[in-house]
Parts: sequence; C-alpha cells; structure tokens
Amino acid sequence: MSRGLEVRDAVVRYGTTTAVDGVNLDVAEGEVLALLGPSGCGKSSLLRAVAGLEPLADGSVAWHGRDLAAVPVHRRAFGLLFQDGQLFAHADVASNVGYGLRVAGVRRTDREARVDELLGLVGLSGYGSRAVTALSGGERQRVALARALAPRPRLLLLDEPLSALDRALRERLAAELREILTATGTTGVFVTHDHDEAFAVADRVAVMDAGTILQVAPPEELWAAPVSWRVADFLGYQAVVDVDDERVAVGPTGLETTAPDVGRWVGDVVRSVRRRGRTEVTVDVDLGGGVGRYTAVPGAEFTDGSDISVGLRLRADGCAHLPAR
Ligand SMILES: Nc1ncnc2c1ncn2[C@@H]1O[C@H](COP(=O)(O)OP(=O)(O)OP(=O)(O)O)[C@@H](O)[C@H]1O
Repeated sequence: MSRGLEVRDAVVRYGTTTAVDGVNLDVAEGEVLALLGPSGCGKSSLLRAVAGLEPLADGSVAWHGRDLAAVPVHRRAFGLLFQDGQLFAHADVASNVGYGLRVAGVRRTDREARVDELLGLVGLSGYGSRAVTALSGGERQRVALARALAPRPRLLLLDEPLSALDRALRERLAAELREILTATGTTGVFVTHDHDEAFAVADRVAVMDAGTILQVAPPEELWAAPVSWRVADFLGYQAVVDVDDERVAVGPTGLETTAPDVGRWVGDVVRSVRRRGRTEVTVDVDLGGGVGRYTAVPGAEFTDGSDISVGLRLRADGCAHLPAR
C-alpha cells in the first residue's frame, strides 16, 4: 500500500473550544480507517478538516506527500458522505448518482454506463428512474454512497453514514459497505460512535477521545490489547479488575459462572436470557469497585433461575491485560 493521507499535529478550534488537539494519523491508499469515539470527541471536526471544510489552527493535512492547505474542498478530489445522504429531492436516482460526473463534464453515454455500474454495486439495479422521495432510508443511503463513489474519489470521507438507520439494517449495510469499499479499492475514513460498526467496516480503528487519538490498530489487535481502560471501555469491555497485581479488562464473555464456593467473586443472578442461541446470565456482583451489573457466560453447572447465588471466575479468552498504570 502506498502513501495516502497524512495528518500531522492537526488542531481544530472553535473560539476557545479545542475540538481536535494535535492529531497524527496515516491512512494508506486502499485502506479503510474508522474514527471511533463518543459524541463530542472531535471526530467530525477532524474529518471536516481533512475535507477542507474546517480550517486547521495548527498542523497539516497532506495527500501523497503534498500539503493540502492551499487546495480548496472541491479540488481535493475527496468524496463526502454524511448521516443524512443529502440527496437532491427533486431529482431521480440516476440524476443523483450522476451528479458529480455531470459537474466533471463526463459524456452522457459514459455517465449512464457508470451510473448503472454503481447502482449495481450498491444493489439498486433498475432504480435509476425512481424518485428519491419514494425510497426507504437504507436505499437512500445506498444512492448517496453510489453518488459519492461515482467520480472515483481518491479518498472517501464518511461521517456516521449509517446512524440514521435501524440496528438490523445498520449491521447489514456496514458489512456491505466494507465489501463495496474493498471491491472498488476505495481509501476511506469512516466516523462512528459504534464499535461494532467500526470493527465491521475498517481495516484499522483509531479510538478518539477529547480531541486526541488514544490508539490505532486493526480490530483484532485493538480488541486483544487495548492500551488503557478508556479504550477498552469504548470497545465494549464491561469492567476492569485487579487480579494478582495485574489490571484485567473483562469483555462481554469474560466472566463465567461457577458454584458459589469456587469462584473468585460471589454474585446474585438477576436473570438469564437466551440470545442468538447462547445463554447470557446477568449478575449483580462486586468485582472490586462496588456492586455493579454484569454479563456472564453460564458455567457447566449453571441452572436457570433468578435470586440464586453464583460464583464468578474470569475466562481468559474473554479478557485482556491492560498495561500497568
Ligand atoms: N461549529 C462549531 N462551533 C463551535 N463548537 C463546535 C462546532 N462544531 C463542533 N464544536 C464542538 O467541538 C467539539 C467536537 O465536536 P465534533 O462534532 O467534532 O465531535 P464528534 O465526535 O463528531 O461528535 P458527534 O458524534 O456528536 O458529532 C464539541 O465540543 C463540539 O461542541
């Protein structure tokens, strides 16, 4: 993979608010990177600065080693896709998808061929003459994606493109989005506050908090070795515990029930439910920081019921060691 986007010491300010506080980030050509973090951490501001929509107070953004400070938004050849696809409501699907090509002066026949190709890619073959107002939310975002991809942007910037959709559709579209970006070799930066979505879409995930990047790594590596509890927390780990002078982050499957006299901790079962073919036990237990509510995997001797005491132990493959503080 060759050199693509390079962000160096980027700072974005709004008056006295520092939204992006010295970020360094590289995205190789052909790579998809997710920016993951809570609301207000500066993800959108960073994305907008890369697009050229927000000025940098300090630092630089470069593509292929060329500084973009003097290059206006429309000359960066970057594509943009937002939460609400911002389609032209008065135009049909094909006109929307072909918009960037028309602006670029692409001939009509070439344009039509490219629009058809893209509609096929996003699973909307034959939808060209439909009114965009007659589409579902998911279909609309597919049209917006086709429109953003049509001019073959050298970098596609996606700001929470799926967050207006319901959960099931979001999961499906996240997987499809990855396939489409990979199939087209598109370099992408994908902003999301949803860790599952980040993992489903990206080659690498950058975890962001309070204007800075805490860790950048491929999903499996991030999951296996978060550098801090803050990162683990964003990824969906449910607790941090001290065990034999080590700090351990406990994942959603990091606890297992045992007989009460065997486990490291003793807790009370609140309920147990079957989810996706496996049982999930909810327990109230003090893991060291006061009583909290956690999820555990049932051990061999677990029997259904509530208001029963169980022991709890850690499951190594559902936990991660955190570096010493
Ligand atoms: N136009 C603006 N004027 C003033 N402050 C702003 C502006 N845009 C963003 N901010 C502030 O900058 C900080 C970062 O906002 P930003 O939108 O980049 O975060 P985010 O991580 O994308 O959040 P969200 O997921 O809620 O969109 C926040 O404190 C926000 O209130």
